[in-house]
Amino acid sequence: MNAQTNEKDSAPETSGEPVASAEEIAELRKEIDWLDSEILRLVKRRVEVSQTIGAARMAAGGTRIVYNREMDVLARYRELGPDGRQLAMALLQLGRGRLGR
Ligand SMILES: O=C(O)C(=O)C[C@]1(C(=O)O)C=C[C@@H](O)C=C1
Repeated sequence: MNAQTNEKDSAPETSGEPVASAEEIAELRKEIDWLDSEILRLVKRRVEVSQTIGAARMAAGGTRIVYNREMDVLARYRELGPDGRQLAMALLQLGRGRLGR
């Protein structure tokens, strides 16, 4: 940006004009509510699947964690940056429980 930049040149979200109407925002919020319920449903299913695998492995005398698989999960969320890492860690933790407990 230089000294000649004026209001008209600014990005829409900084021009003072709303980029979405109140109706659009209401619709978008409905979509967020739906997305959150889907994410929650999928996370719950992921926990179930992860616990089933973990229980079978431990019943067979295996380890509680599988390092390579956890690295694959972390890699999958890497595109989201540090927050993606936290999200992946939370998902892993939900499935196999907190380590060291
Ligand atoms: O893939 C497995 O073997 C699992 O037990 C699932 C899972 C996961 O939640 O992704 C959980 C614990 C392991 O350390 C690795 C991965």
